[in-house]
Formats: sequence, structure tokens, C-alpha cells
Amino acid sequence: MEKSKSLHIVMFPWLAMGHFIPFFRLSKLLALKGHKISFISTPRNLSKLPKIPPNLSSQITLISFSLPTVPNLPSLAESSMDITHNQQQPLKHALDLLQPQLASFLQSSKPDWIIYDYASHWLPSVAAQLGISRAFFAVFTAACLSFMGSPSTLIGGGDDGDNARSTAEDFTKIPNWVPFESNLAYRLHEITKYIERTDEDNFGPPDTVRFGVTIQQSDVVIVRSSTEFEPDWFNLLGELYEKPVIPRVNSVVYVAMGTEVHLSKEELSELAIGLEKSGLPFIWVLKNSPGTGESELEMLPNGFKERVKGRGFLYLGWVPQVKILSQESIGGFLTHCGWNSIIEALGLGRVLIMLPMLNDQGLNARLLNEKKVGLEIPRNELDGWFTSEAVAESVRLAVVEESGKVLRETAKAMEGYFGDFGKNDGYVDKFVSQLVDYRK
Ligand SMILES: O=c1ccn([C@@H]2O[C@H](COP(=O)(O)OP(=O)(O)O[C@H]3O[C@H](CO)[C@@H](O)[C@H](O)[C@H]3O)[C@@H](O)[C@H]2O)c(=O)[nH]1
Repeated sequence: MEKSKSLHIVMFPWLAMGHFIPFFRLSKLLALKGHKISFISTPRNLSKLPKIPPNLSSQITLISFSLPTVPNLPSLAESSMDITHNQQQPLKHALDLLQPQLASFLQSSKPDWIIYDYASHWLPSVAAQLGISRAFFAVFTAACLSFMGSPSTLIGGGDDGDNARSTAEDFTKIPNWVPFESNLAYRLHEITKYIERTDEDNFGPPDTVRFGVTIQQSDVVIVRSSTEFEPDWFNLLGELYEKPVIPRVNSVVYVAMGTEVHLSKEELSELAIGLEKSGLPFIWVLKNSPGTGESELEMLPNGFKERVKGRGFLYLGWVPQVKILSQESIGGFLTHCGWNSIIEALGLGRVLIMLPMLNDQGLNARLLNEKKVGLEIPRNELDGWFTSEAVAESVRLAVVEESGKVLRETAKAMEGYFGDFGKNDGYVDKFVSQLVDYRK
């Protein structure tokens, strides 16, 4: 198995403890997966971070930039903790002046990704010009982000006049883009404090614009919350942002049936409705059907794509499967049980939801079922028929329900067998030496 490429990822949180901590935790999780992290902040902020665990010290580099001095900001202040509520804007002024240092760091180090916060709204375009992939890591709930609205609402002006908010009262109303019952709105006293700006606060754009531009110019938005906890809000957020919104818990189901299996229209439909009923986010790889010339995407039930918008991502054609499976947010793999796919998934400790169709796949499924690294979707033994309920229940059990915990843990333990590249290297060495001996 090819090891997924080790990435160089730059992290740049907003200057606040409530932001460094989740950014640092995410850095550790990514470093544990073998990726290199450059964590950028200012000297006093970096000194407040927890110690980097010894096993990750070679993976995470702390990069210190001095915070430029600006009017109205106390000299030693480097984070929101060090200042009053009214000094937030000067702190953002200082942050904005870090732009040239960030730009030259990115230019010289050429990372694969940069993960940033809402305040550095100038950073996505700097990264884009350098060809660096961009993720906004939002340390807020999907409900709060949905309440704030789409990037164009946040940026305001132009084409979004109807949704523009100008007075504090506007924030006490449930937004008209929320399509379901909700009581999510501010109380007047809460918002008055938030939108209050003092005279010296007029440097740089307001937070709404910082958020809007950051979201608009990112490739993906990572949300530090869970889709099981707030499924409706995650759905809405995907629609508002029109880009992948990745929850930070492992609940995304990756669905792929290899290169040879072609499902019938009826099977595709049952699978689609099952994924919809599961309520979980999913990434589904679809193929062209050589027989009919129709693609699987065209064969999906009417209205399905619209109903799962923002939660279900459908790809037609070839995708980098190992790269997708290695994403932190993947919670399970709905698979046809092709042996390559199984090795890849278990090498990354992903629990399996099995739907075998051809060749060795049925036997693979029996073996894997016995090993308790996943479960088979219940079928009619004679004709193989499965229902959307069976799909939804199996997916939920494997990925999120308490009763599936043992399957998830057993699958995770398989990383030791299939994901140990050192061991794999050892096998290859042994194999090569056997080849040499045999030739003698
Ligand atoms: O969009 C795609 C689709 C596939 N893959 C890769 O292609 C390979 C597919 O292999 P596998 O999962 O084994 O699926 P199939 O090619 O469908 O499987 C055939 O080959 C297997 C190995 O012999 C058998 O177990 C199966 O029964 C047989 O159908 C894997 O490495 C995937 O990661 C991608 O990277 N991107």
C-alpha cells in the first residue's frame, strides 16, 4: 500500500487562547498522522501553549513572529486575554500588520495547506497566489456560523441587500435563511455589547467582513463541532457556504465500490436513500456505467442531490481514495470489499460497512465480519436485495452508535497490521532476500 503523502501544514490561529488551544489540538492530531506542522504565533502566545509531546517534537515547529506595535494596544498585549473588550480592534490592527511576514514565510516554505482563523481575512488570497490549499478552521458551532449567514451576507453591500443587517435589532430576529423551526437569535443586550465600536476602532474591516472574506476564499471550512449534535445546522451551513464543510468529529462516511462493481438503478436508489436516512455526512464516489453509457450520478433518485446538499458530496470519476480515507473526519467506509480498498481502510483504522457484490468480495466480507472490524449490510440471501433502512441502520451502528463502539475499536487496532510501514518494509526486505536466495 502506498503511504499517503506527508503534508506540510501551516497553522495560524487568531490571537486568543480559545483559538490557540483547538488549533494546537488539531496540530497534534495531524502530526500524529505523520504530517509536518508549522504553528505560527507571537512569542508570548507560543510560550503559553502546552508542551509538545516528545513523540511529536520533530513534527511540530513553533514559529514566532513579533507582534507589530500599534496605537491603543498595551505594549505587552498579544492576545485577547491581555486586553479589554474595546481593544479588540487594535489587536486586529496589529495582526493585519503581520501580513508581509506571513507572505514571505509561505513563499519560502511552500506548504501544502494553510489552516487559519477568521481574523486574518487577507491570508487566503496570499496563499491562493502561491498555490497553497486553504482551510478555515472555525471554532464555533455550525448553528452560530449559520446564524451569521453566507459569505455575501457577511461581506454585505452589493447583491445581498435583503439580508443585510444594520441595527442591533436585526440580530435579535431568526434569519430568513433558516428553513426549520428554531429560536436561535441574540437578546438585545448581548448584541449591543458585541457590535459596540469605539472611536479608535476604525482600523480595518469589521469582524463580519473578516469572516465573510475568509469563508469565501477558502477551499474548505472545518467546523469544531459534530453533525450528530447539530445535523440541521450542518446541512444549512453547507448550503450557505457552497463548499465542503467538514465537522471535526469522525462521522463522515466514505462510500466507494471500487473499479468493477456496477450497481443497478434500483440498488443505487436504495443506497442513496439509505445514506440520506442515516443523517450522517458522506462522500460518495460514483462511476460511469460502461454498459448503458449513463453515469451513476444520472441514475440517482429524483431530488436526492438537492436533499443532501451540504451534507452529501458526490464525485463522478476517479478520486484519491487513500487521501480521502486518511482524512481525520472519515468515520467509516461503505465498501464493496475489494481487497485493495480493505487494506487501505484498515491501514487507517476505518470501520467497514460492507456491501459485497462480485468475485472474492463475499468471502472477504465474511472474514471481516468474523474479525469484527465492521458489519455487513443485511441482505436477502437469495437475490441480494437490501433496503434503505438496512443501509441507514448499518451505517449509523458502525459509525456513531454506542453498540458499534467495539467494531470501531477493533478496526482501529488493525492499523497495527496494515498501517505499519516499518513492518511492511521489513516484509519487503525479507521478500527480496528470498528472491535472491531462490535465484542462487
Ligand atoms: O476513484 C477511485 C477508485 C478506486 N481507487 C483505488 O483503486 C483500487 C481499487 O481496488 P479494490 O478495492 O480492490 O477494488 P476493485 O478494483 O473493484 O477490486 C477488484 O480487485 C480486487 C483485488 O483483487 C478484488 O478483491 C475485487 O473483488 C475485484 O473486483 C484501490 O486501491 C482504490 O484506492 C481510487 O484510488 N480512486
